[in-house]
Amino acid sequence: MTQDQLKDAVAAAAIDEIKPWLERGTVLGIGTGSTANLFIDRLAALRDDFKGAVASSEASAERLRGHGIEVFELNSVGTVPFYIDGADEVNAHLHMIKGGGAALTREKIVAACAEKFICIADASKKVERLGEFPLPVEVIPMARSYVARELVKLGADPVYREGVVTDNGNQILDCFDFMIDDPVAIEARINAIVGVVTNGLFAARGADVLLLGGEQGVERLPPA
Ligand SMILES: O=C(CO)[C@H](O)[C@H](O)COP(=O)(O)O
Repeated sequence: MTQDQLKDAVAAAAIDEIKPWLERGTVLGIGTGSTANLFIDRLAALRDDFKGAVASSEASAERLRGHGIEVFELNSVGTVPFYIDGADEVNAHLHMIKGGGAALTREKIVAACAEKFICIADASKKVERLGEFPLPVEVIPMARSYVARELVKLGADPVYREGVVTDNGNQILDCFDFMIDDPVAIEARINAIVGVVTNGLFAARGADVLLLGGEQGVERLPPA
């Protein structure tokens, strides 16, 4: 199977996971990226069974609207029962690195307001230790050099993602060569640097369910 087929298999599994819980008033939290896009495309068939969605990026909001799914402001919704999103890396504790698509801050905000975070990923995303994928850090533009120097002190090799402006008007530093042994501690340590908006470690609030697509089918962690 191709990686896209594995991504579509987990998108389908996520639909099966949430479908029994959908009600007319349900507003879902929706992530960003190619796996989330496949989920959005499948969600379109159910659009009359729930109220709408909160999106973690302008791109996902546009795709949802394109399918006739109403998009709500998070402030008007409060909490969402499910947040469904992909990941760049995920470990056995369901800690993740996210933000390859530069949407990490809004993803973290919507995830924080979700009762259940369902991570959907193909098997290539599962790792023993987080950090081979460069960890994204969203920074206020005027703080970029300062934050980069502080990240070097933590052992990372930060590289400015040139030309990328986040939906919040900020910039991204990608931390290369950063092997992360204690994701909860590193997440908090980076977030404490002045000028950091947030970083792509989702460890303090990891996923609750991982749907992982491999050649043998979709594995659910924890098992149902
Ligand atoms: O965090 C993200 C975007 O900011 C994505 O979830 C992550 O990059 C995975 O993307 P894809 O589903 O395309 O592999």
